[in-house]
Amino acid sequence: ERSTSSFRYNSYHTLEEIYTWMDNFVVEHSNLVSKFMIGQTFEKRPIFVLKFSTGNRTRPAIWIDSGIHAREWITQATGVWTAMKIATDYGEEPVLTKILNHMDIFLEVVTNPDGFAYTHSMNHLWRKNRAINSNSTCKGVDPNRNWDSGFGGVGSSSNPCSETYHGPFPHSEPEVASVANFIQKHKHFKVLISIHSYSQMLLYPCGYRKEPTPDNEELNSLARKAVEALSQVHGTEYIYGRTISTIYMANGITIDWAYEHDIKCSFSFELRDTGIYGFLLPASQIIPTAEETWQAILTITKHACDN
Ligand SMILES: O=C(O)[C@H](Cc1ccccc1)CC(O)(O)C[N+](=O)[O-]
Ligand SMILES: [Zn+2]
Repeated sequence: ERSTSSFRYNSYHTLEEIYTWMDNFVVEHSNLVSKFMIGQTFEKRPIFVLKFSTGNRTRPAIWIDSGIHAREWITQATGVWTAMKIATDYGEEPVLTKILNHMDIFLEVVTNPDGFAYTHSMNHLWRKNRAINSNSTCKGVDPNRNWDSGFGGVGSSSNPCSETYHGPFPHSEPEVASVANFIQKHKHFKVLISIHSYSQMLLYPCGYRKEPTPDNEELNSLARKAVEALSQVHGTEYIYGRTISTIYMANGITIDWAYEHDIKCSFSFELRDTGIYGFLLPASQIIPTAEETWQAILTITKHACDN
């Protein structure tokens, strides 16, 4: 493939197809987008991040990751469409243009490459990474339980065979450590959005403590505005709130770590649907899901840019 023009955004793709698309996409939008490697996975695959920037020095930044859980295919597909949308709309759409004139956007489309490759080759419903766990025949650590935030309590498992195995210690997994190190080195992230599926929810801290954060009012009203903007597009209904009281108790999760590292606007999406198809969401819903999600993302990033 030499160009993104033949890439079907309304289809699911393999890791190789997405990585090829990424290279063509960067070439076609080289004035706005660059690609760099933030690390390697357990199986030594490269971990890539797309950077959208109109400036030439460090600016306040927005982080978006999709595909931390391998089987949540609608999220990597939404990440690809979102990248194309940003490149298409910059200079045309006023809200995005203002954001990109003041902030950088970092987008990690495939956050768990080993697991994603495994969902295509062996088991569509694989969730974790593909780490070999010592003294167990079970593989994989849950990258959304491995972060250094409330690590290892109720809301994750110490059993390597569990879907929510937290790993031997915080940031033990390269897929997590690469992102954590990058964000800590950059120091200027204002927004973090970590995209999951499914349930149609917009979640914000905390997952491992029942006490609301000091920013609860602001995050709650921003979440309300974001899900309202989302539902305007295709009528999709989301619920929203603190992770612990909206979905369940979870520790070692991305958005709690981000919030505790001064990224106030940290949210997790649970995309479509509510269980009819679940992780096997038909490809016909990729673009509608991405379009509505984008309106919520714009709402969140606009708020951060204006405050
Ligand atoms: O358990 C998870 O990590 C997510 C729920 C979630 C998502 C973000 C932050 C805390 C919890 C649920 C899911 O997206 O992984 C779907 N699932 O349970 O497979
Ligand atoms: Zn998930």
